[in-house]
Amino acid sequence: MPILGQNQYGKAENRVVRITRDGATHHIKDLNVSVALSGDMDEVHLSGSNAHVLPTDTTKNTVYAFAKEHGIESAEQFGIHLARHFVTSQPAIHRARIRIEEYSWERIAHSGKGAHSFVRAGRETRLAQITYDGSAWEVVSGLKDLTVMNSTHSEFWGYVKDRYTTLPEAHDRILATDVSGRWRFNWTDDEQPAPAWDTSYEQVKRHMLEAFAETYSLSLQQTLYAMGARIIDHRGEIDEVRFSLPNKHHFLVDLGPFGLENDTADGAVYFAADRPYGLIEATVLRDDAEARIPADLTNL
Ligand SMILES: O=c1[nH]c(=O)c2[nH]c(=O)[nH]c2[nH]1
Repeated sequence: MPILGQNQYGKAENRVVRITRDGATHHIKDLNVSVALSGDMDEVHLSGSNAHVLPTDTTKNTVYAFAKEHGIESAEQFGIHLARHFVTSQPAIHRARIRIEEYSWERIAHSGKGAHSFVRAGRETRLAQITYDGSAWEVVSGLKDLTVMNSTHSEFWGYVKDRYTTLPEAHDRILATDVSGRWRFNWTDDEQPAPAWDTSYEQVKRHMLEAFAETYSLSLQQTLYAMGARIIDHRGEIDEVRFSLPNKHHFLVDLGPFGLENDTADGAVYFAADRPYGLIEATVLRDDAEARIPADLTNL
């Protein structure tokens, strides 16, 4: 008989919005929460008995009920609360993985009739993945779609040249990317105090942006390492960082046919290509830490 391999189930992409009121000033939490549970689930696959199955519909209801009853302090804290609930309340469920995307909203009006108008902040999406097996926690936070650009202080030269190489060496180029990053906390144990999730997120983002801005770049690979190393050096709660950085190429347009010189001096005109793009990916680890974030971040 064929063997049943790894399996998990739950409700994916529960969109939950919670509004808190502070007098006339409102606050929004806007999450996309995916639940994946695993445990003693052989029978439902093999014989069709649902005796161990907490319906995915119930996992959806739990997300909404927890948002109401317990609030959403941070994505990580909310995920921890849910994961603990599924693993400790259901004997057949041994592992819970909660993935959360968080969308941010900016206030339009601070005064007047009430601060209840918002515009979706078009910057990055915040990410969190919480995994619990009844004894150890793994929390990986992250972000995606954080678009950044350096308009100079980027070069790329001295690379291998073979018979197919046509790329001209660049001593002054644009460096642009959409940052997708994940970082793993070394907090695993309920007995230890959990990190301050929101502060940690803001500080990690600050360090990665400062490293991007301040690194005089000889390659996107070098910039990536500098971003990860800055986080590891400054944030003791984090042991591992992984980035996936598309190199959003900007090519100087050849305007020679029109009698126009176009170099990187003032007024340079570029073609912003959307594809293909170089894709630079790497993990930066604390000394002795284990690499646990998957190589392909689309799998996280
Ligand atoms: O920063 C870069 N790294 C590369 O590996 C590479 N390859 C390439 O064609 N352009 C670039 N830029």
